[in-house]
Amino acid sequence: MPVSQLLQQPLPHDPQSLLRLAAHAMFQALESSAAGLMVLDREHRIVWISEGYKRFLPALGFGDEREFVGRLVEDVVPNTLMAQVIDTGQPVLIDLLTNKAGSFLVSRLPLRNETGEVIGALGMVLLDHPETTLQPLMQKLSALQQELTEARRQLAAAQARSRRSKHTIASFIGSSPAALEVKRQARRAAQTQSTVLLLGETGTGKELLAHAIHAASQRADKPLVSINIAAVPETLLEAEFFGVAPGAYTGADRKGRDGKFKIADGGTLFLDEIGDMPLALQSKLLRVLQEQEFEPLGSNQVLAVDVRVVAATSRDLAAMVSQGEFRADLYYRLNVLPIRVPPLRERVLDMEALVESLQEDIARRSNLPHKPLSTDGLEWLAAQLWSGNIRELRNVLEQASLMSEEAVLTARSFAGMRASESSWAPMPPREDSAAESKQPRPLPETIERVEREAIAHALKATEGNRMAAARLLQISRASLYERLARWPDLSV
Ligand SMILES: Nc1ncnc2c1ncn2[C@@H]1O[C@H](COP(=O)(O)OP(=O)(O)OP(=O)(O)O)[C@@H](O)[C@H]1O
Repeated sequence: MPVSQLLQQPLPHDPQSLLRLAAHAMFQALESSAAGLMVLDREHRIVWISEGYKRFLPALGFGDEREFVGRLVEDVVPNTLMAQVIDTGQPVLIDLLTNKAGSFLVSRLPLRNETGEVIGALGMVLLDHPETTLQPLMQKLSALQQELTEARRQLAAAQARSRRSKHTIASFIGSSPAALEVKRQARRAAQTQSTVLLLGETGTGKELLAHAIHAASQRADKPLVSINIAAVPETLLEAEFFGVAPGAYTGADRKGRDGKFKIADGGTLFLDEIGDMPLALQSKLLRVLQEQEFEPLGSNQVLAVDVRVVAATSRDLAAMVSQGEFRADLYYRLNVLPIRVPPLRERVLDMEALVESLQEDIARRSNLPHKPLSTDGLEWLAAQLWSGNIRELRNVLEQASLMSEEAVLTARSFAGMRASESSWAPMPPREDSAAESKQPRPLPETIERVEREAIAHALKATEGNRMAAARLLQISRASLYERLARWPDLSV
């Protein structure tokens, strides 16, 4: 019945009849003003199109209604979401559909039988050429789309830049026999696909070498992804490695996210501080190394990846294996191509070249003039033990360039700046310890004193950096934190 006739009757009072009246009115209004309608069955097949819809057929590539009706909607209307509406039973009240026939403002409703089961769908083209009718809105949308495309492009470029290797093998400065041997091994490792294990004290250049090996490998144009295992809280490590499947968690991870293995696919994954890997995760890592596949958290789908792993540690992994702190099978799997990175004190011959290169870098970054080094300055530097290695050398040079008023750096410029071995010199005896030392003290008390002293030394040598101090002491971060909680005076 036409709406005009319906409205001549008094308005019904019960909600059911009111709703029916509204629905009727709405459909009639849509039918007369919509540019086209289509009805689909449960199998996504087009069963009927309105007169208005027929004029879109040529643009969709059809000359005749008979060729169009009966076809699956996804085969004949590009980008349509009609099939999804039938499959999910969820309407899409307003949407913009763009395909080869143009842009359309559309509405899609599921059709249900009396028991509520979806038996098809109704598609309405509310407006064609909305770019003219809805011009201000369309302009805004297209400006936003352009901005989004540009932002995505910039993000991808920035990610690619940050994942590109920062160093090459030539950046590893030094021509001493020890340095040349490291570079030879790094070049050889770069040519293989095997796992590489970089072993060396803190600050010896392990990270630099990991970048260099990636840059010299066939994977150079693929990502280099780094993860510092000691810096990630234990509870988050698994997700960091393997990612989280969508819907596995609520909150920020609801949409899921990729793990470092997935991001590094095709490239190299640098696992720094591998010795800090929790035992529970070690077996999972072993599986990825062996099978090159893993399951993201909360998913039972196996993802295959092609990732070369370069791992590094300053800890004695073999000793950790014998103490049951590191899995033997993982150790052997990682130890395929071990490269020992020598400490600075074993390659004093490189001191001059290193100082030269570090000073250039310091001058460039700080905009300070490059201060040459006198012979006695070089001798002073060469005589130090450098437990913080090249990182510590760099800090000392940086400090001296900033503090010294002279144009040349001499031994005097470094005076007062204690290189690490000075901090490692035995602590002066405590005032009361002379008397104490004559009397044997209970063992727990003595152990506690030695531990406190060692921790105090390590914190001093690393300028309070707890992670580095734990490494120097060859204990885990957790045991260092536990002791600092027991002796809070050491934290200051
Ligand atoms: N042979 C080298 N030539 C030039 N610079 C070097 C060399 N080795 C190390 N460096 C520089 O010293 C600093 C420390 O190096 P890097 O971070 O690679 O050491 P690391 O062994 O990974 O340390 P950690 O174990 O503490 O993480 C960096 O600034 C690095 O560029």
